[in-house]
Amino acid sequence: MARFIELAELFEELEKITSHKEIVRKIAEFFSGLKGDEVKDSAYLFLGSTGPAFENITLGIKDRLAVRAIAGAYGVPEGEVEKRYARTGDLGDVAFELNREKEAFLTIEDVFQRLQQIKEASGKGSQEEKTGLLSDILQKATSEEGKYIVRLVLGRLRLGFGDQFLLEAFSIAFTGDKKHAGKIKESYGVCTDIGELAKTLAEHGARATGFFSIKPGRPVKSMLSQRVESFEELESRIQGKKAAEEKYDGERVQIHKTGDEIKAFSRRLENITAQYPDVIEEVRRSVPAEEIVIDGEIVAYVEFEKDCNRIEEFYPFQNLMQRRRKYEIEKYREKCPVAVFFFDILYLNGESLMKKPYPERRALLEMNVVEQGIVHLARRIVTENIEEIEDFFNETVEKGLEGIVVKSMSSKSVYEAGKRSWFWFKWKQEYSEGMRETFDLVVVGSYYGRGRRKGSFGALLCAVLNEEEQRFETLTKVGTGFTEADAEEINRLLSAHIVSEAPKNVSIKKGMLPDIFIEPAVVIEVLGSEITNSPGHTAGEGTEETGLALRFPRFLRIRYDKAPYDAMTVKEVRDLKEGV
Ligand SMILES: Nc1ncnc2c1ncn2[C@@H]1O[C@H](COP(=O)(O)OP(=O)(O)OP(=O)(O)O)[C@@H](O)[C@H]1O
Repeated sequence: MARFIELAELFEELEKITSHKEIVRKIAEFFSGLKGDEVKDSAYLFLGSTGPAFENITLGIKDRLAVRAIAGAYGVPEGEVEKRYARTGDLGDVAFELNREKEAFLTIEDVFQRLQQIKEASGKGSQEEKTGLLSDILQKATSEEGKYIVRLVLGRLRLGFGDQFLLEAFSIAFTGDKKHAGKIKESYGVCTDIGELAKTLAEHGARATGFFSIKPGRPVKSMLSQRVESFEELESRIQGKKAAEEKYDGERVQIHKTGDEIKAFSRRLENITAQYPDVIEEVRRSVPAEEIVIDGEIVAYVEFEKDCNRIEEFYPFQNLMQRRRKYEIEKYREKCPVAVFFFDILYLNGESLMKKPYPERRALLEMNVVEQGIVHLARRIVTENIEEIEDFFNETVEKGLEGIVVKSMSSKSVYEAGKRSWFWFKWKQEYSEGMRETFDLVVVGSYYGRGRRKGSFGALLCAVLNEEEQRFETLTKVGTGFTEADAEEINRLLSAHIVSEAPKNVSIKKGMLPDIFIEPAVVIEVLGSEITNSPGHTAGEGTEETGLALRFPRFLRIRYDKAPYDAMTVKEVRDLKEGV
């Protein structure tokens, strides 16, 4: 049985290492020594979690309870813990300081099970129970162990790397060769439970990459689209017959139905069932299949009759974000009515449909979804004629939609989970009008505001993802376009991610250092006009190339639906600059 101290010491070591290769090698070495459930549990722990993203993984311990637990464990007043917390800014470090020397004996299983117990304590008296459970394990833990137990409990492990490093390490640990990393990453698109993925790979080696299949209750990563610059390009990308579908600007949703149970998952794989009771009720009426997984978009939408005409109105994405709440769901259900437009089917009664071509999937979708109430199918035309697609696009934009998604009808057009696929192309109004580009960027720092903006941020330092290095590199400073409400919401979101120095996976030039460092967590959409070379930023910087910078950026909206690793990549910025 592996001891937890080995994991804690490795975490400590990894915090100091910056080399991608070295981090992966160390993780691989660790996983090769694990057996049975330890593999699964450690995979979650490395991502600072106790289970897959699509399950409820919050432990329900905030700072206040952790302070109480630490004080109880080490027999000091809560005021003392708070004083030290104010100085170090990290309750894990406080636990480390207050602990006394002891022998390490906890196993990974001991700690994992205790975290589960903390998570599961619910109802009356659960706060005391959670505090007691944490306090008790801290008493048994060594200083290093205590530090990481506290960080794990608070969801602040912050090792400075994401799941991609772990997948690369699995390739070395479980198949003996890094060459299977690509296949493992593909498998992760289908089996999004990292623990289950790790365990299966540990048991079966490289062969396991052929084992994974979609199953109801476990969301797959969404298939994404490429963009085209012109209708001519569209013609060359998809020859012959193609389908043009309306592109709805809302929240991506994957609905999983097994018997009476219906769950909705977001593009980030979070369970969003509770936010959309209206969608769930309508799906129950309109989708009779026993077991089914369908993919679509929820939009803020109303439909009504006027002078015997059916009028439909689509509202901007921002309206829909009012539905992102834990409380007052019924009130906002009235305030912000929605509809769902389904465009794909991935699973039906025991059979995965992901390898079937799109025309077959669409036919099955039509057979299994009854359009009624707020349940719709994505409207589309199927044609070989590019002028017809142009007309369809114009009608779509006229209706207030942002554009179309053109889909291949070829026999190879499978559902590619987690990929920006060459079977789907988006064409938006803003491209056709030569409007400026939009960029989804990760906030990595903020600068103090002055004058009217005093007390808030003056500008945000934003970065793109360097995919090879899995590192965030700065591209621009965004200081305009924020309403007061935007600024307030951004301050609220960022406050949970303030760190004392630049995280290891963020690269910032000395002259660009922000007043406050933010760990990569919040993605914003920014309108920008020109990409230039700039020695001030690190995006795409190499030994021979200067960094890239985005000029005249303007904030558009928060991308709640995107995780930092879904942000725009350096390559995408470079392609835009070079007009590829
Ligand atoms: N008919 C449709 N078919 C496929 N995707 C659609 C459709 N209508 C709306 N969408 C949405 O459009 C997105 C496709 O755009 P893309 O994959 O580039 O995502 P993105 O990076 O979020 O870009 P965007 O900012 O354009 O939404 C899908 O993720 C989906 O949520």
